[in-house]
Amino acid sequence: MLIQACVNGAQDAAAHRRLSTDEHHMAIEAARAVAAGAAAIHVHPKDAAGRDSLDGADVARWLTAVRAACPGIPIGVTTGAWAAPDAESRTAALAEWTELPDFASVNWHEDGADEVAALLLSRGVGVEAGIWNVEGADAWSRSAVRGDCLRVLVELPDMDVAMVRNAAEDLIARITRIDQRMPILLHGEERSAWAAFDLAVERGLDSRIGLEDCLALPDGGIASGNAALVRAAVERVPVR
Ligand SMILES: C[C@H](N)CC(=O)CC(=O)O
Repeated sequence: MLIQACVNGAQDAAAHRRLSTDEHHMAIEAARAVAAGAAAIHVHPKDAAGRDSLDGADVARWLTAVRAACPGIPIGVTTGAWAAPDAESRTAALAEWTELPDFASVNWHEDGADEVAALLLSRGVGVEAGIWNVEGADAWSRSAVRGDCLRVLVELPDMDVAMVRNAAEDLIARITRIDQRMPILLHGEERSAWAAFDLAVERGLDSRIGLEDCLALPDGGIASGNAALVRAAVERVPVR
């Protein structure tokens, strides 16, 4: 089972003392997560104002820092539309990237997802298809580049724990009907994070955890940082 650490996300850096808009600080967090058992990193590069950024210089700065701290570990970044809302500006930014991530997530319900993914693939960057909802699954099912994706991310929003299984199973069934061989990484957010992680373990899927998705450990206490979240995740995977 792949455990990916999502070390910062679009979270406000004030939300936790281990979150920062500084790439060197987050690179240390990434290295700690790897030492705790994470085998891949998902990171959101930031601009000088601390906002998620797709700008080539910001992406290069962050990738260089995280790679130096985590040698040999695949590093992925976001392409979320909140960083560059129109599809043209997003593809224009990606075309200028000089330092390339190993993979990038593409949210398939967003305008221009096909174009963003095709550009990434043409540059040798792996594509994680972010499926948040039925609309995203339907759009991905029609995509010409669907079969070239590295994996699908089934991404549950914050929701009551009791709703997690049905919501996840519905999206997983849709993805599997479209392509039964596509690897799936299931994860949640806030209240759904640990329930989604446990369901991923049960289903033999990949998953992720980190300060992007939740600040709290399974017992509800605030985690000391990304490494503590990853350690808790590793402990929930039965040794086979
Ligand atoms: C739902 C996730 N917080 C969004 C995410 O992790 C994917 C991305 O960066 O585009």
